[in-house]
Amino acid sequence: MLGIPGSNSLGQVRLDEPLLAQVVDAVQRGLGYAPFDEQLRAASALHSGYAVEMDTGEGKTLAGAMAAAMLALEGRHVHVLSANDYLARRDAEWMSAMFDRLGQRVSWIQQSTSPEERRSAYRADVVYVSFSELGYDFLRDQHVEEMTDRVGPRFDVGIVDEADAVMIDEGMTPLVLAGSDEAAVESLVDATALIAPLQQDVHFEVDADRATVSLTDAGIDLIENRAGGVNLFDAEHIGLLTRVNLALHARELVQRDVDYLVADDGIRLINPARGRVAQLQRWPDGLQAAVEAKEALAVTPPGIILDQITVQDLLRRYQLLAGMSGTILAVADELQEFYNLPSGRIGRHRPNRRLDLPRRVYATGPDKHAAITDEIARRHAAGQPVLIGTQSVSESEALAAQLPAALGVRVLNARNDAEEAMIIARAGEYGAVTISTQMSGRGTDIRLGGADEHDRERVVACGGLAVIGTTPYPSTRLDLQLRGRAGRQGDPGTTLSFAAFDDELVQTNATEGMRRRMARGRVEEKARERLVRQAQTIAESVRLDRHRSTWQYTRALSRQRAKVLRVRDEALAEPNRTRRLVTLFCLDEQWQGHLARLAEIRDGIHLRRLAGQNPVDEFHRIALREFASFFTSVDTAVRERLQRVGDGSDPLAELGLRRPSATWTYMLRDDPLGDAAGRAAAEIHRRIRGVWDRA
Ligand SMILES: Nc1ncnc2c1ncn2[C@@H]1O[C@H](COP(=O)(O)OP(=O)(O)OP(=O)(O)O)[C@@H](O)[C@H]1O
Repeated sequence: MLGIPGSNSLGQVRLDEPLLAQVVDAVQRGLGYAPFDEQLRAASALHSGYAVEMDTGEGKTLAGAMAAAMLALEGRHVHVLSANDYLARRDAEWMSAMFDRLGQRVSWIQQSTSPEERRSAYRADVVYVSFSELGYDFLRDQHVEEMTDRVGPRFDVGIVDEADAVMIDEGMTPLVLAGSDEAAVESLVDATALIAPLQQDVHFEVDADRATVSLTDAGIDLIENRAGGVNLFDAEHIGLLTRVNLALHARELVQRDVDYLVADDGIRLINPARGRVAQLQRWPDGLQAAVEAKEALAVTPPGIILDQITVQDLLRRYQLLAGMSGTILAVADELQEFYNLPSGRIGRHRPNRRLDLPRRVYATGPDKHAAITDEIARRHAAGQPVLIGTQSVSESEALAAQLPAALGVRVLNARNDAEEAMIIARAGEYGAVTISTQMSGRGTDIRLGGADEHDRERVVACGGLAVIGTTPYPSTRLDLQLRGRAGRQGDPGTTLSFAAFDDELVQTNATEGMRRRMARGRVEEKARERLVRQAQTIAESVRLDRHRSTWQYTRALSRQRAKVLRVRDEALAEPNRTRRLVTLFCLDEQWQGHLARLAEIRDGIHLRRLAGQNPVDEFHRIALREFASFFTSVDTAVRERLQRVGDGSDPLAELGLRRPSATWTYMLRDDPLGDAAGRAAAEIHRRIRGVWDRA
């Protein structure tokens, strides 16, 4: 039994001595060192299906690999879900020395891995793959026309690295598989030109949460005049109204270098939870095109959603789920609620020598920035390496521009995982100043005195790494993750964090009462910290509320998908090719239509609240009703089409049907269009702030 003081529930976990002994032997022979006791406990807890909290640098990579090896010895098939492609490959290669000794095959998958290589990789005993690659493989597998085209990930055991980021921060962002529909190409360039003279607070208003933008009467008049005296609300101009709204949303609410980068003549989305470029992803339809038009780039055709799946839905397919991260306990309740995953903490191998200084809260941004630059310069002058965590790429770049060139500042700009890993690995060098967003370069060890620790003594004498958080993150857990980069494995280190009343987090989440106190000025130090903490707590409740509601909405869909997939699998096994292709086409077509209808219904559903109905119940009722005739409609379409088709080699072409010419994938933002769902979210926000004000 594991007797871990202060741990959550890990006391229940058994150490399977004979199994561990085999793996420990393979570690020693393969890697040349012995696992620490803490790693044995962590591996055992993962093997038993726990989410395990272990501080940064305590050796989670090895603990996860040992758990995978134990499970593979028992005949299980394991996926280790890495935070990104770079880490998937690095960890698989690093740990292969251990797996080899056990006669186990380990593989990894990256975005560039071909379908044949994926098929082979998924047959290994242990597969290292990022969550999104796995999700897209699953989605693409549901759309093949031949059984042999599947790459076939098997959902037996999933061990999730950075579990809180994947399961909680991204837990409500569905992965989407989309196809382009050339027929629907519609330029947003005109709408972008039409809105050029529009001014905020005269022609349009942006709400306090910056979730929605809406035209005023004056704005509508101006657009109607510029469009040649049309009525925007006539049925024939409703498309123009939509495009105008999209163009305005793209201009006012979607920010370059915060939400996206422009690179290689295209838009690269920044994943909001990670502050990183999201590969091969785009915003839903119109918004992508609107942002492209705003940046005067070539506008790509909008797409249709072929399928989508949430993180929860996908992870719940595993027979056994486990996870690890430096920050788990703060989300223990959510992991239990959404994933049935119990959590616990494993203590440090060596005592913590890190010094966490209290947060410094300033009345204004400029005061805060002056204090931050002073602090960086002072510590740099003393030779102490400094790592600064910002909110966004643009903040990183702005801060770097303010600092004297002599500091030799290195900026991680969310463009490339491998490059970032190289930069961050050097963040512990004597006098280094490194600026990064919160998630950038995570998973890479910061050793004092450089990657090879050649200068360790000198850096230890300066107090080790100093980590500075420039702005509070939307949860204390994210602040903790940043701090965790200092003081690894008993190293000395210091963390400092800053905030200002005009920080976006504080402004967005402040209640009326808080605003009044801040406006009065002269708030004493303790009270300032309380205000920031309160804003963070409110942001956390809002996120939890949204997570819960997203989960409730997607449940109906996930049950329906399971039914459709069963039928699709049967159709895929059909030997008669014409019947198979037509049936698959009709099933997929019906499913896409169903998804689109439900999305529309969901967008409007919050209005039911006004009619005194519970929107989630109402949504489920409608979803069931819409689905009732699903298979009958498919049957009818199949029968009708089979009657019309001959026995040529390409039945779909004969019927004038075409599968999407290209597919791509993206993660759906929570409320990307500031649409009805966004307004509903804003409502939740207001409600929660109200509760706080009354409390
Ligand atoms: N048992 C061990 N003996 C010696 N060194 C070890 C042991 N286990 C891990 N290490 C070393 O500790 C370092 C940190 O390991 P690792 O990167 O797995 O930490 P981590 O917990 O994943 O950190 P992060 O939270 O940054 O991802 C690595 O350089 C690794 O080689």
